[in-house]
This record gives sequence, C-alpha cells and structure tokens, in this order.
Amino acid sequence: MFSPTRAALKTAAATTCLNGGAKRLHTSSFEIFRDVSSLRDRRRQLQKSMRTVGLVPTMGALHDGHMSLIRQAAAENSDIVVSIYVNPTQFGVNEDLGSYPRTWEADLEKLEKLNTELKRGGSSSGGPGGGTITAIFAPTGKVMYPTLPPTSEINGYGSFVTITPLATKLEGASRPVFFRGVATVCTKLFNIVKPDRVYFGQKDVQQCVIIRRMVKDFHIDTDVRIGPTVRQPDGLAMSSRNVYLGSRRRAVGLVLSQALRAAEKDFKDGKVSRQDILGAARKVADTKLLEQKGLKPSERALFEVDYISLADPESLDEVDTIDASRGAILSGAVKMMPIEEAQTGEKLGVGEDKIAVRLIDNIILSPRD
Ligand SMILES: Nc1ncnc2c1ncn2[C@@H]1O[C@H](COP(=O)(O)OP(=O)(O)OP(=O)(O)O)[C@@H](O)[C@H]1O
Ligand SMILES: CC(C)(CO)[C@@H](O)C(=O)[O-]
Ligand code: BAL
Repeated sequence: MFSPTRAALKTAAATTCLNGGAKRLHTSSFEIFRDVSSLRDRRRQLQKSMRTVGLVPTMGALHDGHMSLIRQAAAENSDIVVSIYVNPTQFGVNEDLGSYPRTWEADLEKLEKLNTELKRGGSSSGGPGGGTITAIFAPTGKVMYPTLPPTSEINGYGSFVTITPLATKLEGASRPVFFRGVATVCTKLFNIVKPDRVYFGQKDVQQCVIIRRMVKDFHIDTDVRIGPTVRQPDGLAMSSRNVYLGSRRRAVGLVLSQALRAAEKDFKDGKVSRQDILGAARKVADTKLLEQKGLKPSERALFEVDYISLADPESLDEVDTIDASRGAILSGAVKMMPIEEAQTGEKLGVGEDKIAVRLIDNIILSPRD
C-alpha cells in the first residue's frame, strides 16, 4: 500500500477552515505532492492498478472554468491530477508575475468540495466516469527548473520548448516569451505525470492549438482534451485575472465578448469575408470606446484593442475568407486600462483597478457541412 512521503502531504495537515467561527482541521481526499519522485511513485502505482490519469494544469486562483475541466477529467479517467504552479517563464519581464492571484487555501477548499461531490456522483468510486481527484501537484520553482533559475528574458539561457511560428502569432505578438514558457512547463508536467489525457480550456484557444501541435510533433503519448469556455451569466469569460476588475471595468470589459458575438452572428447569417465578420466586431468595440471617451474620468473605463483576429484553426494564419470545410477561430484581446479616478464607495477590484488587465476571448466558427 502506498504511503505518502514527506513531500506528499495530506491536506488534513495543510489546510484549515473556519466553521461556525471556530478553526478546525478537516481531513481530505487527495494528496499534495511537492516533488517529482514521490508523484512518480504514485503514478507507477496507479499504472500497475490499470487506472487512468487525467492531468488538469492550472496556475491556481481556481474558478468554475477550472472546475469544469476537472469534471470533464472525472468523466473520462479514474484518477485526476491537478497541478497548481504559477510558471514564471511564461510571464514577460514587465508582466504581472508578482501580482498574479495566489489563493492556495481557497483553492484546496474548492477542490475538496468538488471531490466530495465527485465521490458522491454517478458511480461507486467517483463522478459519472468514476474519476476523483487523487493528487495535487504543487511544485517549487527549484523542482520545475532544477538547473538554471527560470528566465523571462527573450534571449535568456535555459532548456526551452519552442513551437514556431504558432507561438509568435496573436497573444505571442504581445507576449513574446509566453508560449515558450507554456510549452516548456507543460512538457515538464507531461513528463512528470505521464497523463493518459490532458485538459485545457478553450478560453486560451491559442494555447490549445500549440499544445496539440507540441504533442503531435514530439510524439507525446497523451490525448489532448479541450473543455468549453465557462462564462459568467452576462457572457464574460471566467479568468483568474478577473479579480482585478472593479465593477466599472468589469462592465466595460464585456465589450470583447459582445464584439465577438456580433461577428459570430454575421457568420451564422451566412457571411464569410474577413471584412464583414471583423467589421461587425470592430463596430461594437469602436462604439463602446467612443462612448467611454465621452464620459468623465470618474465615470469611464478606457481600453485598448490589441487584436481581433479571424484565423485558420490549425495554422493560426489570418484568413481573408472562411473556408467552409475548415471553419475559423475568431479571437481577440483587449487591455483594460487602469481607471483614472475612483468614485467614493465605488466597488474596486484587487489592486484598486490600478493594474492594466489583459482580457482574451474567442469563438470557434465551426466548419459548415
Ligand atoms: N473560463 C474558462 N473556461 C474553461 N477553461 C478555462 C477558463 N479559464 C481558464 N480555463 C482553463 O484553465 C486552465 C488553467 O488556466 P489558468 O490557471 O491560467 O486560469 P485562467 O483563468 O486562464 O487565468 P488567467 O487569468 O491567467 O487567464 C487552462 O487550460 C485554461 O484555458
Ligand atoms: C497551462 C498553464 C497551466 C501552464 O502554466 C497556463 O498557461 C494556464 O493556466 O493556462
Ligand atoms: N491562462 C493563461 C495564463 C497566462 O495568461 O499566463
């Protein structure tokens, strides 16, 4: 019988929760691994028992988007590994690594709650597919980057995985080291966990395309599964970074999903040209920006559109006309600028809305038969 090493902490010892005003320890159903060898021991044991493993890579600050990926993994595997690691190499030197939300205790509680639900679910051992969360992998920086300290410099030294030209397009144009960092850390995670299946969210659509390409080109023995984008009722895509948005920027930030929806409507109405489809999206964004610029600094939330793209689903090359047999990816990024003047009593986000926030979103325009 496997017994956890010191590195595989039982969450019982790692988390506390408030219950009726009193702090109490609660026992939990998964193990937390901080190093590679103990997790590998566990993986070998699962392999011997013919169990299947689904890996859900995350950077923590968990929300319903992450939970839906875990549910999907539970429907398709017996055991789920959730990794929580804020990977420094995917943040550019001037990006928000330092302020990226870190909510370890709350994350564990959410995972515990979900596991209870999965255990009660469809089958005797777990959710509809029988799966439950078996392990959390929360490595240290030294574990993930054992030789050289991680660098975010474009020409910095290190062992990196690069997937070009995909990594240079769309998000990569504004975040030049982003996908090098993502591909590198995911290669490490896949090597460590050896998952049968890996789960990624469509919200980060370029990441999905790149991971698929990486798995194909490096013959990585895993199946890439993509979960749908989970949204707030008004359409805003859930994202860990949404906590930075106070009510004013949150309301205006909806412009991205609204612009993409307008473009999707044109496609559904039979239009296939770039000009028509992106024109519809730009009109929504331009109108909103003009409206905001007309308001007082204490009332407005300004934003910059980084890109709105209509691209081929595999190459991510921009397309002039949608090929009906391939469909296209409609995607965009906007930067919500810091608010200029807060009102008394205004609901502000984490960081008091002084941090610029990059929002991304996309819609898949499916091939027509
Ligand atoms: N709204 C969502 N719906 C479905 N999957 C999501 C959603 N948001 C994130 N994911 C997926 O969860 C996984 C982990 O993402 P991550 O931890 O970076 O969260 P995030 O919300 O994307 O954070 P960020 O604010 O950095 O974009 C990724 O595969 C990502 O695509
Ligand atoms: C896949 C990932 C966990 C790699 O750090 C990250 O890019 C994310 O959360 O989308
Ligand atoms: N989910 C994307 C992670 C990032 O923006 O760094």
